[in-house]
Amino acid sequence: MGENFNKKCAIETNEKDGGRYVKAQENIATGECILLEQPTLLLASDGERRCGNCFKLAQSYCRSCKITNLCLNCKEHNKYDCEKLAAMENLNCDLLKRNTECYGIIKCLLLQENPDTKAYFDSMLEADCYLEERRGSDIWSHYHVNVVEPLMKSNILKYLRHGERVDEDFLQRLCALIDVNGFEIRAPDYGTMKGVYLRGTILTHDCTPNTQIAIDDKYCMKIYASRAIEAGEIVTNCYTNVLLGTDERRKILKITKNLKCHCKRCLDPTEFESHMSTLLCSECKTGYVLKKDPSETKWQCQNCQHRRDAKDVDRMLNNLQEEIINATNDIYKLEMSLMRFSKALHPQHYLIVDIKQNIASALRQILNDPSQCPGRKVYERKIELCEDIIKVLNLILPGCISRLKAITLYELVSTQAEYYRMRYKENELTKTQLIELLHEVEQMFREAIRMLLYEPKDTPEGNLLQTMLQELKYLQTDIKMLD
Ligand SMILES: C[S@@+](CC[C@H](N)C(=O)[O-])C[C@H]1O[C@@H](n2cnc3c(N)ncnc32)[C@H](O)[C@@H]1O
Repeated sequence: MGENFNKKCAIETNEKDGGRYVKAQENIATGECILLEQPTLLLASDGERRCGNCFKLAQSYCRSCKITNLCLNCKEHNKYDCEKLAAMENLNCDLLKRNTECYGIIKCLLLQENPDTKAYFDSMLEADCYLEERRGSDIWSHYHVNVVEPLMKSNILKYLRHGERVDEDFLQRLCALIDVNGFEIRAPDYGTMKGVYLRGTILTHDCTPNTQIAIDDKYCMKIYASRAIEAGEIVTNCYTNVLLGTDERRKILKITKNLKCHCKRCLDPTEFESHMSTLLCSECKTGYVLKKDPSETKWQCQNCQHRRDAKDVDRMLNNLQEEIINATNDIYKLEMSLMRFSKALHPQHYLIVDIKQNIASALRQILNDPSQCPGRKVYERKIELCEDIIKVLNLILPGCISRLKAITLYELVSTQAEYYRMRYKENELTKTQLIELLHEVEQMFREAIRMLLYEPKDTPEGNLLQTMLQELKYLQTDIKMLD
C-alpha cells in the first residue's frame, strides 16, 4: 500500500470543522503527478458478489472460510482474512451470505484485526463521514437492517480482538466512511466497484477541479494536475460528473457527501457562460431562464422576468432525461428529441450535450461499419456534434487538460480526416486543399494526444493513447505521400 504524495503538497486541517484538505506548497505544473496510491480496501458495489482475489463477479465461495466469494479460476484470497474467518466455528455464514453488504464491513473489521494493517484502519477513521447527520435517516435504517443486525446476530464480534468496541454506532460509522470516501472504480470484467484510497480521499471537491484521477488495471490511483496549480491553491477533485448542471451536481453531492458546494461554477448562474443549466423562456420564447443563486426555488427569465417554479422545472428535466434513456441508440428518436428539447433548453444545456453525445456515439458505430456505407451527411453531423461538445467542455474546464476533451477531439479529427479524403476522391477538394486540411487535423490530433500523455499505461485511456500515436503516424505518412 505504498504511496507517493508530491512533496509540493501538504495536508492541512480546517480549524472550523476539523476537515482535512490538500494545499499546494509550491507551483505544480500541468500533468505533474500529485499522488500515486494503492487502495486500502476494494469492495463490490452494494448487492454484488465479487471474487475476493480477482474481483470478477462470482457466486461461489472459498472452501476454507466459506464466506468470501471466490471465482472458479481463483484458489485463494487474503491469507490473514481467510484463516481468521475459517477459525470462527459458530459463525452464521448463511445469514452473512444472504446480506451481501455485510462483507465489505467484515473486510474493514479484519483490517483492524490484522496487526499489519491496523494502522490503515486507524487512518481510515480520521476521514470525514458526517455520522450525526445520518442518524435516524433512511440510510441509517437501511444499514441497521442490512448490516448491523446480521453482523450482530452472526456471532462474528465474539471472535474479534476489538469486538467489544463494535456497536451500532461503530458499524454505522464504517458504512458511512465507505460511502463518503469510497471511489467508484472500474471492475475487471464490467460494471464498477468501490475503492478506498486514504490519501486520495482527502482532496476537496470542486466542480471545476484542478486535477484528474486515473486508476490503472492494478487499481493504483494516480492524481495529476489538470492545469498549473499555484503555491497556496487548494488541490481539488470533482466528486461528481462535470457534465451535469448545477442543481444535479449539487443534489448528488448533498446525498452522497452531505456537501453544499459553493465553488465558483456553482455560484455563477451561467456556469462560465456555458449555460449548462439555462432554460429558454416559455413566455417570451427568447429569454434565458436562470436561477440567480443555486439555493433559490424560483427560475426567472432575464428578458421578460417570467418566473418558473423549481419543482416544475425538475419535473420537466426528469421527463426529458427519461426520454433520452428510452431512445437508447436510436438516432432518429434521439434527433427528434433534440429538436423538441431545443425549444425549451439553451443549446448548451447539459441535457442537450447528453443527447448530442448519444447521437455522436451512435454515428460512430455507423462510421466504423463499412457495410453501412455511411454517406457524407453522417460525417458532417458527427463533426458538428463533436465541435458543439468541445465548445462546452472548453467553457467549463478552461485551460485544463481533460480526458473528455481529448476523446471528443480524437473523435472529431478522425472523422474530419476521413471526410476530407472522401471529398478529395469526389474531386471536391484539390490536393493542396486536402493537404492543408490534413495539416490542421494533425495539429488537433497532437492536442488530443497531449491531453492523454499523463494517463497511466494500463488504462483504457492509456491504450487509446497508443492507438492515437499510431494513427498520427499514418496521418503524417499520408500527408507526406500527397506532398
Ligand atoms: C471525501 S471527504 C474529503 C476529506 C475530508 N475533508 C476529510 O478530512 O476526510 C468528503 C467530505 O469533505 C468535505 N468537503 C469536501 N469538499 C468540500 C467542499 N468543497 N466544501 C465543503 N466541504 C467539503 C465534506 O464534508 C465531504 O463530505
